[in-house]
Amino acid sequence: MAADHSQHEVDQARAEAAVRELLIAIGEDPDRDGLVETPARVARAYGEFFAGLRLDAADVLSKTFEIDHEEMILVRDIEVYSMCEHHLVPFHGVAHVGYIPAKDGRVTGLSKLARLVEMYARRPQVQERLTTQVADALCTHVGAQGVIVVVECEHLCMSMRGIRKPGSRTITSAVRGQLRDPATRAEAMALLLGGKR
Ligand SMILES: Nc1nc2c(ncn2[C@@H]2O[C@H](COP(=O)(O)OP(=O)(O)OP(=O)(O)O)[C@@H](O)[C@H]2O)c(=O)[nH]1
Ligand SMILES: [Zn+2]
Repeated sequence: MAADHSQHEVDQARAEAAVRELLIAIGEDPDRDGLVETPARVARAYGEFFAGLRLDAADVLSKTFEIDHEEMILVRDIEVYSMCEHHLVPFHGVAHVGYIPAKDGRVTGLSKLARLVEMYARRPQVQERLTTQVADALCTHVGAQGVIVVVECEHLCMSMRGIRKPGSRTITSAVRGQLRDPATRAEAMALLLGGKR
């Protein structure tokens, strides 16, 4: 069963105790000078890395504006820092988010697209889920008639350990509604890649 994180702040004391145990497990001395404050620092950092567990898409997207725009809106190169849920090491890169507003022409603020990416990135994640969650939230909470989300990241679990292939990038996409139409999708991809390649 999925944990309910909605009311749950990071348990600092528990996180600190766990980090102390990890340091002992790797053969370190958690009481040596340089490490004395490390459990508390890591616990605070984890609070930041996973702050998205305590946020909700409905809140991020609660405000819309009536600007009567029914064409595509696309924000490109939103920086992504997330944590792979398999190894708890980072994956990072960029997200591109585009949508066609609801029929009534109401739009969300541009920054909210980046906030949405940030909210889902700051959770234990896999890149595929991050991508689909952003797309689905825009359909559900903004009533978008079409959505395209492309995420391109390097996973440190593939770079600094395991298969050790630094520089390899994983690209995932989620396409919804009118953007499934080949012509509209091609227009979105052209805007999205915007002369970069
Ligand atoms: N689909 C998907 N896989 C991911 C993501 N992040 C990491 N992984 C993969 O998760 C898999 C976990 O595989 P396991 O065999 O259980 O773990 P492992 O022995 O540490 O695997 P290796 O990384 O191959 O050494 C690895 O293939 C990772 O590359 C992601 O965002 N999406
Ligand atoms: Zn991983």
